[in-house]
Amino acid sequence: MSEAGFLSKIVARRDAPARLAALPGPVVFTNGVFDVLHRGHVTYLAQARALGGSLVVGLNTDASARRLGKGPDRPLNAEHDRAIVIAALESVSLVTWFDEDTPVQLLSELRPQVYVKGGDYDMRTLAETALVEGYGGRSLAIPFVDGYSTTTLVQRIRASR
Ligand SMILES: Nc1ncnc2c1ncn2[C@@H]1O[C@H](COP(=O)(O)OP(=O)(O)OP(=O)(O)O)[C@@H](O)[C@H]1O
Ligand SMILES: O=P(O)(O)O[C@@H]1O[C@H]([C@H](O)CO)[C@@H](O)[C@H](O)[C@@H]1O
Repeated sequence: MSEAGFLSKIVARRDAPARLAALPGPVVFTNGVFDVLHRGHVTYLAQARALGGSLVVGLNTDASARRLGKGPDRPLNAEHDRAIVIAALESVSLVTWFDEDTPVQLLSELRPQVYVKGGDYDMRTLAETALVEGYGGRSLAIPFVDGYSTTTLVQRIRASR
């Protein structure tokens, strides 16, 4: 796909419901920061996409990501740059952002059939799960790929300088 092709997967939040409605179902949704992409991310996104007909990714805005406390200089990549990298993946159908601390409000606007996170989350404890199961959707975790995280990658790069 040309750059112009994958850039069209990136949509403003207000336009996301209409774009999602045109995607093949069932629609799978996940969210996160995806600051520095790694093998764990791409494996997880491919498995998430395989659960349905389309995969929508909700990215934390920079302001939202900063509030997660991953580090004083995180995110290293700005929200538009993170969106472009995610949109370039074959597994991903649509990318948008959310500015809140959690994607719960965005999920209530999009109402995907399936909600997923990586195996570092206990899905039973998430407000996202309560919301999605409340309207008849499914919520599940994708197995964690051990040894891959942005934080450890950044630490290794810094230690090697
Ligand atoms: N190694 C991995 N295997 C499977 N899923 C993963 C892995 N790392 C992250 N994920 C999933 O990818 C999504 C985005 O995660 P996130 O951006 O927090 O990655 P991360 O590498 O853990 O970053 P950080 O170290 O900055 O917290 C989350 O849903 C998370 O569950
Ligand atoms: O990239 P992360 O840190 O895995 O993404 C976070 O996921 C949280 C999760 O959905 C539990 O609520 C979310 O609240 C947070 O805003 C990040 O997207």
